Amino acid sequence: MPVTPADVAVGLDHVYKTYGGDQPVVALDDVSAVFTRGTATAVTGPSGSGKSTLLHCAAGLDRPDSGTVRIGTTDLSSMSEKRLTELRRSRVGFVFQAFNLVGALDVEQNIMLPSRLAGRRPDRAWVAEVIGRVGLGDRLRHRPAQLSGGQQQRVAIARALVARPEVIFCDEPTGALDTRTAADVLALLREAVDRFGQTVVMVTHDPVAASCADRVLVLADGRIVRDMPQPGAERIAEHLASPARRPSVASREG
Ligand SMILES: Nc1ncnc2c1ncn2[C@@H]1O[C@H](COP(=O)(O)OP(=O)(O)OP(=O)(O)O)[C@@H](O)[C@H]1O
Repeated sequence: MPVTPADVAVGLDHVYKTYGGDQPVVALDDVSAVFTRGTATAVTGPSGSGKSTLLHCAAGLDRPDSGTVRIGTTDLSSMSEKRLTELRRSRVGFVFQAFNLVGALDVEQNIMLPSRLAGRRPDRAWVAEVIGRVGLGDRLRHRPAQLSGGQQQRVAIARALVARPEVIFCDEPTGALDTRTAADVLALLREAVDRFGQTVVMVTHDPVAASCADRVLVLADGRIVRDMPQPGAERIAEHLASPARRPSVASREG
């Protein structure tokens, strides 16, 4: 079925990004991709292939050198920093290890912050369910500095789920978690997609996490070299293990 503009949650069109210096590095080399509403996409590939750069450009945290990025029908290219900040606050959620929780606020206040800033009152039952599912019920009065890395990650996930933004961008969402908590977190992200029609874009090295997505994009040298609908974890692991077998142009697989 053709994708209509209304189906587009995030769209990248011919995006280039080079990091400067004497020997410039091309981090994104003509990347075009559409992330449709109500789907989860995993972006994977070897270290240095451009995954984080893609995520940062798609989320409006970084600007491409050329090409366009849209969230829904909003073109980010010409937006001022102020409007970009507003857009990120109101329409986008982040689960980034380096995306800071607010140190002066406790866990519950951090989780509720985006909704408060947007003037929304989230459904109490859903808040309680999210807090329970990420296993933070006994940590609500703790400050981020009193939590482990994995617990901080779970606060970030709860924060993104409670506010129900259109798009949730995740950078290694299961990276700091034990297997069981990782499975819970992936189930929650899946629910955000299936129950609430949110869109998830997640960068991950973990084939198991990637296999929970509807679609897996593989990057190599700043280009999308594979576009695979629902591959199993084994196939994803194969592609990660043998990037040398990649074709020169992206192939869409059925
Ligand atoms: N701020 C920067 N300055 C210079 N080069 C950068 C910068 N950020 C990224 N790069 C380079 O751009 C390329 C893509 O980096 P990026 O972080 O997007 O890759 P990645 O696939 O996310 O890697 P990893 O899996 O190791 O996190 C790499 O060669 C990296 O060294």
